[in-house]
Amino acid sequence: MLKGKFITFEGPEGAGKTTVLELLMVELQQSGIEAIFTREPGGISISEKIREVILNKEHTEMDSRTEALLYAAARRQHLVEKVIPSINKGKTVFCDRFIDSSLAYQGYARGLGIDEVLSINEFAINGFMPDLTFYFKIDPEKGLKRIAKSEEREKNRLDLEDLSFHKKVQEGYEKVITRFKKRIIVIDAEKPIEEVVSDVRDALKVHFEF
Ligand SMILES: Nc1ncnc2c1ncn2[C@@H]1O[C@H](COP(=O)(O)OP(=O)(O)OP(=O)(O)O)[C@@H](O)[C@H]1O
Ligand SMILES: Cc1cn([C@H]2C[C@H](O)[C@@H](COP(=O)(O)O)O2)c(=O)[nH]c1=O
Repeated sequence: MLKGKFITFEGPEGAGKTTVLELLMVELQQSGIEAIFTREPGGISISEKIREVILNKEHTEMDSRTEALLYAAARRQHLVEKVIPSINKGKTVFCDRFIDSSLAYQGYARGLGIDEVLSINEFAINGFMPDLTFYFKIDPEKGLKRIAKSEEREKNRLDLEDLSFHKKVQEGYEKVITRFKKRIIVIDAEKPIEEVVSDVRDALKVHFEF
């Protein structure tokens, strides 16, 4: 049953997570499935404020551990205020990024250590992990080119990191996928958008009846 599940979308910049989630959400709501779409960092007032602090282009002095702690704090508040109450009401929550982003970006690409970042996040999530995660696989350079072309998308502090950082994020995700292979489904995000949506829809049908 798809009811009351927690499903997360992960991947590098410009992989298409938000676009696919928006298209999927319309389909699910039309089929009468009670689903909500939210994002990290953000989704509720306090966490959106933390997002603004983390992603502000002027905050170049931000220490990596501070960054990791801010993501974890935003995650905690979003979970207790929005995600868990929605799931308890039987809604399915689709979240654009979650803990795996912290493991790949802060743990691996920033060099803090995947285990260390997992440990501070364990305190934040207190055992609450996704039922299923989609990893949108794309060459990071191609993803960055997509966001450079997008007129609506303003580049944030993390987008502005150099290509070597984004390549490390991808390597970090590969380690995370190996570690959590039962939970994470890899989607080829370089395909045309309709095919990506269809691949996600098919995988959801395999895992949950709806
Ligand atoms: N499969 C696709 N093929 C071509 N362009 C795509 C595809 N998916 C998304 N795009 C385009 O790429 C851009 C980035 O997409 P989107 O914002 O959905 O990515 P994202 O994974 O949410 O990125 P970020 O995590 O950086 O916010 C948008 O302009 C979108 O229209
Ligand atoms: C949750 C989370 C996110 N990030 C990074 C990944 C992106 O660069 C930004 C979020 O922007 P988006 O347009 O919403 O994808 O934040 C991170 O480094 N660590 C995290 O835990």
